Amino acid sequence: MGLIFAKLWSLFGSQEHKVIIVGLDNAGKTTILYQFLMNEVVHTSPTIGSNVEEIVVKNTHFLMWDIGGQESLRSSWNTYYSNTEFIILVVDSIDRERLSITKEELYRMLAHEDLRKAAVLIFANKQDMKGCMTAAEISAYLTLSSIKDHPWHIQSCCALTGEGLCQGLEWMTSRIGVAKRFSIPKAGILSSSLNTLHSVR
Ligand SMILES: Nc1nc2c(ncn2[C@@H]2O[C@H](COP(=O)(O)OP(=O)(O)OP(=O)(O)O)[C@@H](O)[C@H]2O)c(=O)[nH]1
Ligand SMILES: [Mg+2]
Repeated sequence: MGLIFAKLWSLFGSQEHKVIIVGLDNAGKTTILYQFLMNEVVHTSPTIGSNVEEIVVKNTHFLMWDIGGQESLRSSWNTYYSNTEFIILVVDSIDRERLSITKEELYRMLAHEDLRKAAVLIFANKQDMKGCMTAAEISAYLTLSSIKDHPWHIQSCCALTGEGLCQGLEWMTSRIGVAKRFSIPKAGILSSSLNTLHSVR
């Protein structure tokens, strides 16, 4: 009886899904978290440790951990990994010099045992900045198409205006729908392939 109730409970989307928001310092993680929560731009200072907020999207509850991205803090990101369903990786699209560091951090995370079931949403943030990299350029540099064991999606956005953020959340909620329905969704050019989505379930 208890098991049936638990299954029904999860089917109706009342459980909480753990999300970690990671990326280098100054990428815009905290700005994104509070855009999700309040629909406005807050004044931020570099995060020491983390911020955590519950975000509800169409009856789906996400517990989002925004983790400080400074170099000295990155070695402790792994203390947040257990039970994570989604990684949101925020990239500062103007910061070409440090994209290689983001790439290293991404692949280190994907290799971590505690994140083996996690789906990855990459936000190509700061699209309002002149000369910024496009989502397609970032996708190519990060060789996202080589990722076969995690569902992933890249979304361009601007945390200051909120543009692109809803689309990212929609992808996340659609992934939860996929897991529940056990069906294969359509994959876009900037998402992991059908094969990938199929093989990770
Ligand atoms: N132009 C522009 N600036 C942005 C955007 N998103 C965030 N910022 C700015 O970037 C700076 C850093 O933003 P934060 O959200 O504090 O960055 P963070 O990733 O949380 O940084 P850490 O906490 O140090 O890891 C702030 O001045 C933000 O206002 C954006 O889309 N466009
Ligand atoms: Mg922060």
